[in-house]
Amino acid sequence: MNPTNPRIAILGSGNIGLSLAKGLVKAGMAEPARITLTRRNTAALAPLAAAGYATTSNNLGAVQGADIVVLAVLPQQLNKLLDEIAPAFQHAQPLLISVVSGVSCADIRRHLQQPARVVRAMPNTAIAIGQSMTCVATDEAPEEDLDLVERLFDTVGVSIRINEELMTSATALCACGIAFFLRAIRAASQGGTEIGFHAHDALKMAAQTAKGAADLLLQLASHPEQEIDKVTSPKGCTIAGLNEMEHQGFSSAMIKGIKVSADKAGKLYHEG
Ligand SMILES: NC(=O)C1=CN([C@@H]2O[C@H](COP(=O)(O)OP(=O)(O)OC[C@H]3O[C@@H](n4cnc5c(N)ncnc54)[C@H](OP(=O)(O)O)[C@@H]3O)[C@@H](O)[C@H]2O)C=CC1
Ligand SMILES: O=C(O)[C@@H]1CCC=N1
Repeated sequence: MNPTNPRIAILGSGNIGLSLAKGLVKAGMAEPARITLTRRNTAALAPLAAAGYATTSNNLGAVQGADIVVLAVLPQQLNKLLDEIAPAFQHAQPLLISVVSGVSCADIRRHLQQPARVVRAMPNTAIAIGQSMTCVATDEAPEEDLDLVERLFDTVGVSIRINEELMTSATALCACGIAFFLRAIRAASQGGTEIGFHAHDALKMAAQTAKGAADLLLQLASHPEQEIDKVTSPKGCTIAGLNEMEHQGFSSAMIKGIKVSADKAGKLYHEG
């Protein structure tokens, strides 16, 4: 494999598969021509083909030419896909990166009936703009594979290694988390409209405020409550609003939602 310019096959080019492809190209990690995108409905990939990506519905063919194979179908679609590509592993050992929620490295090897090198990665859709939080894990892939996957995802955001048993938790907190924070921003913008701003202004103001809040934590390595204390003037309007939100269950709703999400992520493969 050429480590600086590997041939990559993304099997299952839906929301996250395409976000990954675009992020890798944007980061200069791969040229479109080195990335093969697969899905059954290839007509939906026509704009990507026009942009220079290789597109096909032939998963086995895509794997046969690849150094790195990304599994990016739904958990319920994975076994059929693995059946299709299993023959390729009799002749070659491409690195398998699975972003599929709730499916372990061992599950994948068991279904392939091959001793494949499998690393799991849990990115989020911000990968398309190089801002993913990606968790990576494996059970028995060699250190150099894990290293390579980390370096790959570091080019499209921030990555951390975690124990594989925490991957469903990572799914809820980081992958689903994009939706949770987006809904929070949307709700803030709706509040903004109710107090006087046009919707497009309210959304821009809410999004930039959320970005500033996240950057306070990331850039200052600060704690949320430390930063909250700086905003809440005594007898002021921030503490009044914040306490009302807490009376209505704000933190509790987020915590409970994340727990339900993690529980569901763990059941997707086996329960469908
Ligand atoms: N969306 C997200 O933010 C994240 C998702 N994930 C995980 O990534 C996986 C994909 O999720 P998501 O992108 O949301 O789902 P999508 O439904 O958007 O993408 C799945 C894609 O797989 C294609 N597909 C299905 N079967 C096959 C097959 N046999 N061969 C080739 N392609 C196939 C589908 O297209 P077609 O029907 O045309 O074949 C579809 O485009 C899931 O396992 C999810 O848990 C992980 C992190 C974040
Ligand atoms: O909703 C889902 O099941 C997938 C997994 C993480 C993000 N999207």
